[in-house]
Amino acid sequence: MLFIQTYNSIAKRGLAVFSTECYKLNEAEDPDAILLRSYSLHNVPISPTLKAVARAGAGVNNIPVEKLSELGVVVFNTPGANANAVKELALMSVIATSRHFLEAANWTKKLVGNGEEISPLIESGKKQFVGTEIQGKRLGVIGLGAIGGLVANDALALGMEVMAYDPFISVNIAWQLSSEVKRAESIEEIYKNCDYITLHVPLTDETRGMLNHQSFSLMKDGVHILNFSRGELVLEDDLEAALKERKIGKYITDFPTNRLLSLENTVVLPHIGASTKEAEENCAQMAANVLKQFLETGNIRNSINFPNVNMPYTGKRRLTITHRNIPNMVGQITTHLAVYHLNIADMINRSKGVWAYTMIDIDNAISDQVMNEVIHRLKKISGVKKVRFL
Ligand SMILES: NC(=O)c1ccc[n+]([C@@H]2O[C@H](COP(=O)([O-])OP(=O)(O)OC[C@H]3O[C@@H](n4cnc5c(N)ncnc54)[C@H](O)[C@@H]3O)[C@@H](O)[C@H]2O)c1
Ligand SMILES: O=C(O)CC[C@@H](O)C(=O)O
Repeated sequence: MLFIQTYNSIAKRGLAVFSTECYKLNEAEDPDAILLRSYSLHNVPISPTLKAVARAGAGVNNIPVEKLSELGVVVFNTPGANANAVKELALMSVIATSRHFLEAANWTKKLVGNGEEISPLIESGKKQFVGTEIQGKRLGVIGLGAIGGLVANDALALGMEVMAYDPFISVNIAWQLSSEVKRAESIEEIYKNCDYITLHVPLTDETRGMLNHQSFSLMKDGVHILNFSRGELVLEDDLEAALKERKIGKYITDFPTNRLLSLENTVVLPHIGASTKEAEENCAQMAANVLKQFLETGNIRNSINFPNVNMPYTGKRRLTITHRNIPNMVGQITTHLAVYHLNIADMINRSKGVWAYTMIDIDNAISDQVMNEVIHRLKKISGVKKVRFL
């Protein structure tokens, strides 16, 4: 029996992946795996039974990835599964804020009760909502991943000029990107030249506070900034000052804070970038599937801390080991197997940064006692984190 702990509201289609007698959801204090969305795991005690965490979504700043890696716990996310939802909301916001959509709709509602007068009232009042068209304006996309790539391509289709900055762009996204997207050599090029700037980078130690007084000072007057990534990418003190002096025309974000809610020229949404039926189902299903595959076969797909590994599962006894990426690990592991005359049928060893993963299929029948002894020995190897027999 495997125990899965879920946090947040996970779409039924994802939970259904675990609807077999091998799994129990939310019934154990010491789960084998966690499936979550934005819930913060930073202060949650980690049980020694925990083998994997799957984030139904893209951002993993709510997960203590380093701490989990040290414990040999594999962390997954769902690349691209909610990208279309965020793209649609971001592009909608570019148009909506340029046309004073919210203000105009709210003003019109207040005309209720004016009967025949409504028509003349709107014709005289609409001059306060004269907007700008986005066609021909320049959008700066910072971060050309799953979301940024879609935003860039579709903004072109809406008639915008697009300039983008991503020093770590993946080959996959580069292939999908229109050749009309202008490559910015530096982030300052985006700041200086764009009418709209949209952030699509993860929150990391490097990106935290990336928009601040210095970056605002380089921007065009009245620039619209969209932040559907994470609130902490923007320094709030500096943002408030830039909004007050009208340096920033509009700040549109999915990450409310008390201060932002009271500031003029902000549009603050309740973290709904990924809140579509389609995105919620995609994320939940993808996260649940990678978790199930890992728990049952040891194969890893879409992990952010351990390498992708795929070895056909034949049902033979399989040994999986998460460990540090250091020399002679495979040699040490196989030496211990040889003590018990265990014959290796197949084997894979891959690394990702400082972490590595080894899977070994064993030909022999193995008793529980031998399995326990092997696990005990392997865990004593310096750098070995978690050992499982499947
Ligand atoms: N509002 C929401 O509900 C919602 C939904 C999905 C994602 N997000 C946020 O959006 C972020 C991006 O999502 P994604 O699916 O596009 O992720 P992604 O991993 O596909 O793309 C992120 C991109 O940012 C780039 N990048 C990293 N550091 C950079 C830097 N300093 N400068 C420029 N580019 C940099 C990476 O190279 C990558 O291409 C997530 O990390 C998450 O925080 C929010
Ligand atoms: O789960 C959500 O609704 C938000 C997810 C989003 O922030 C993400 O990083 O993918």
